[in-house]
Amino acid sequence: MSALLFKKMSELVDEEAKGLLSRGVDVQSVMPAVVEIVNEVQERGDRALADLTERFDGVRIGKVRVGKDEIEKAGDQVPEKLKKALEIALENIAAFHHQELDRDLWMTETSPGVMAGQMVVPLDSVGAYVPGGRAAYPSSALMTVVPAKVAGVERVIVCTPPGKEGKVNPITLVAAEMAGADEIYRVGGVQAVAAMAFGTESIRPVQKIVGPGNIYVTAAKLLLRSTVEIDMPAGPSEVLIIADYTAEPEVLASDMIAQAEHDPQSISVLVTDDEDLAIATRAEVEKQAKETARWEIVKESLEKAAILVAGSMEEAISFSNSFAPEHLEIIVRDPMTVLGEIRNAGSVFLGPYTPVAAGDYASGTNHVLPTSGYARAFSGLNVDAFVKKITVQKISKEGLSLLKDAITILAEAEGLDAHAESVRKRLVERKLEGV
Ligand SMILES: NC(=O)c1ccc[n+]([C@@H]2O[C@H](COP(=O)([O-])OP(=O)(O)OC[C@H]3O[C@@H](n4cnc5c(N)ncnc54)[C@H](O)[C@@H]3O)[C@@H](O)[C@H]2O)c1
Ligand SMILES: N[C@H](CO)Cc1c[nH]c[nH+]1
Ligand SMILES: [Zn+2]
Repeated sequence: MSALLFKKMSELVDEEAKGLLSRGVDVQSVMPAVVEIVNEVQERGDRALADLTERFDGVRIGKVRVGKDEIEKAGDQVPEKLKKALEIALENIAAFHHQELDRDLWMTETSPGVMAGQMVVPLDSVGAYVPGGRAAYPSSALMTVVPAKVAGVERVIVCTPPGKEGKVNPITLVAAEMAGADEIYRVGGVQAVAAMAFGTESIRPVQKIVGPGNIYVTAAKLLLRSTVEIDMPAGPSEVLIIADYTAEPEVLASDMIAQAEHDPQSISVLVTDDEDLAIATRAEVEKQAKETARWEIVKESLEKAAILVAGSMEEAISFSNSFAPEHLEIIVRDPMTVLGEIRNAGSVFLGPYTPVAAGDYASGTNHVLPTSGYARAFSGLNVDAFVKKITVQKISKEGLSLLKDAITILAEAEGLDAHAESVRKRLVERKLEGV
């Protein structure tokens, strides 16, 4: 069994603390390889997609776009029980994201006669990256396509890696179709992100790329940010658990392993003020890790994991805020009090009956979340990612008269006389058409 870090926080040496905060993941280290792939796609379009898919996914693809017949066939292959589970998840995700929607247009009177407001307009086109390397992620199809459609995006395309036979995982196809995807493409990794950004013969470019992926996908999104908007860096999954004596070691260990099974670069951290709980959880992690089906991935991921004993709950919370985890579980006697102290996290799970897996699949919140500390500045995927907010104003002659001095004085102070003049011209003795 690999050695996860087990320490009192007061004994953490600088290197260990820094390693934890950086997750030992360096996106820049894969950048040269990512740049090469991106250039290839930009230069050679569909032919590059076929060559790169052969190189990285081990399969030669013909048509990049998944046809109606393949989607229909997937519908026949997926058992009813699974379709029902997708439907339940979809309904909850849609309900949650509908709740997030802003009003279409609002106006407020900021000064007499001055109406200022904002209208919400969906983006025209969005590309959803749905991971499918080590495992297929039909749930990510729901998490990306549903909020885009709730926001009113007209063209939502999905890119996901093909399996060994060159076909897309049928459950992913069913989920994408159910969620309302307009086009589905069998291409993954950096090449998919580049194709959605620049376009190829088969794929028209999109205005924004959303969705999670491994370190290569995340690096590609960051690299192409000047060409296409992205949601956030949503890379290898992570969890930080703040727990006290009320928590069960067995449950804590299972949550740590659930995160570790995503990716060798995933990270799981437990911070507790109870040393006995820490010791018992370490033993449970070791026991459960050996029983997991994805042992190879879990083993590597646990090399980065940590169980830390804090001197107090305040110290645990402060570490969590510095770490800024993608998922934060708070399993303590009074989770709401701890929640009040949380400054940085992608999504928070309160109490012993709220596993991260609930948000991963079916409680309704979005599972596309910032990793690697990006939760310090980024939000998880939500309806706002799919809209623009356009400000609107309408001012009466009286309203403009009232604002005249403020505007002209400020304009002249900036040396922009024409700005001041554009106000004065309207207020000379003349009647302008319109209301
Ligand atoms: N943060 C989130 O919101 C969130 C949500 C769900 C999943 N995830 C993460 O998504 C990831 C899924 O990863 P995955 O690998 O299973 O699927 P993936 O679809 O992200 O990546 C697979 C692709 O990676 C590319 N690739 C693999 N090795 C490469 C190499 N050496 N050079 C260049 N490209 C290479 C290939 O093109 C392949 O198609 C996991 O890390 C998981 O934790 C994150
Ligand atoms: N934990 C992932 C977010 O980091 C989402 C997911 C999808 N399927 C299972 N889990
Ligand atoms: Zn997960």
